[in-house]
Amino acid sequence: MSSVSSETPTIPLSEALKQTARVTVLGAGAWGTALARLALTNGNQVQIWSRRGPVDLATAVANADMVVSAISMKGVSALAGQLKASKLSASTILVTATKGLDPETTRTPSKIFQDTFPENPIVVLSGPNLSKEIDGGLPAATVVASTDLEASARVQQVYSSETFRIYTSPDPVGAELGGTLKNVIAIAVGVCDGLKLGSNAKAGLITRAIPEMIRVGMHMGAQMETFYGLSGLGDLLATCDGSLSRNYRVGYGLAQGKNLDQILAELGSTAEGVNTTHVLIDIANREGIPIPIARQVHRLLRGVVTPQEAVGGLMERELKPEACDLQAKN
Ligand SMILES: NC(=O)C1=CN([C@@H]2O[C@H](COP(=O)(O)OP(=O)(O)OC[C@H]3O[C@@H](n4cnc5c(N)ncnc54)[C@H](O)[C@@H]3O)[C@@H](O)[C@H]2O)C=CC1
Ligand SMILES: O=C(CO)COP(=O)(O)O
Repeated sequence: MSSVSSETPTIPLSEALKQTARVTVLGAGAWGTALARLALTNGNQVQIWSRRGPVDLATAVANADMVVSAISMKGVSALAGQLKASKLSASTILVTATKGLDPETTRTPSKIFQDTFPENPIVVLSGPNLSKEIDGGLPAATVVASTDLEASARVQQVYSSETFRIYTSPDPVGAELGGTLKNVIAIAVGVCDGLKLGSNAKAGLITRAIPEMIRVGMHMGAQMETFYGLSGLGDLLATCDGSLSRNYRVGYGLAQGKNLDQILAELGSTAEGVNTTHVLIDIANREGIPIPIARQVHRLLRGVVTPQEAVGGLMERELKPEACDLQAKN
């Protein structure tokens, strides 16, 4: 387990507030707009690019010290290709804030950026960050994770403020997967609340989700302890808390008997957990990873079971000890 030592660099917030950068945010949706506003409030020079906006991508990123990608998963792979064509400087830090998995390749966004830009520092930003609360100026904490410690420290300094507290981590895969996998669990918890199954059931579901997330994470190269931090447990708690989460609302709607297309149309914005569930099942089938909660969410999303049958499917499995092998195979 990596721990904070006396060697870990720290910096007073007042010093961090003096550090500014030229930041380009890609994506003008809920999260991109919130991240652009946070950077602007800190005195950075900020540009926001959107695929339907007036500025072309190459111009938007030309002089950026930092490019922050906050678009939906479905656009990440194509965007990385477009960025490559825009001849990004090798010193530009690429920050990814998307929480999803690529349906074609099962890669995470940071892996896509790393494969496309092997020379650039890649940083994952992930944590319990419901954009509506951040837009309302409420305090929040998050994680910036990278194997390039200098780059994550730079992002920490540029984004930290009195209302946005940022921790660094050396585990980008773990930070990214925490934020991604919790969306699947948020759908399950939305179902649990929609069916009014009570606090015991909800606590049981959230707690049992943690070893499930860790099993997937460890197969994909993440560190176990990251899942007990802000980007894992922290984001799980925020997203499973209620209606500010779109993924939770998907589950809640399904429990009320609405169909998925209707729910997604009503949401009008991205609920990544739906796509993530499908990709996760592909990964689990390929690697033999037991993911019982995600499997029931998958069956429910495909209309193979009713919400009540999904609950039964979880409760009626074979009996086992609580502490089970986190690297178990099916
Ligand atoms: N809203 C939130 O509270 C948070 C969202 N996230 C994550 O951030 C990502 C974006 O979420 P939101 O901004 O909330 O969604 P949104 O639905 O509000 O916006 C999505 C954005 O992605 C852009 N986009 C979609 N496909 C694209 C493509 N092919 N090329 C370029 N741009 C494309 C859209 O134009 C839009 O600007 C998701 O992965 C989400 O899980 C992460 C933390 C908090
Ligand atoms: O990731 C989020 C909060 O950290 C946003 O959750 P939803 O995408 O479910 O709204």
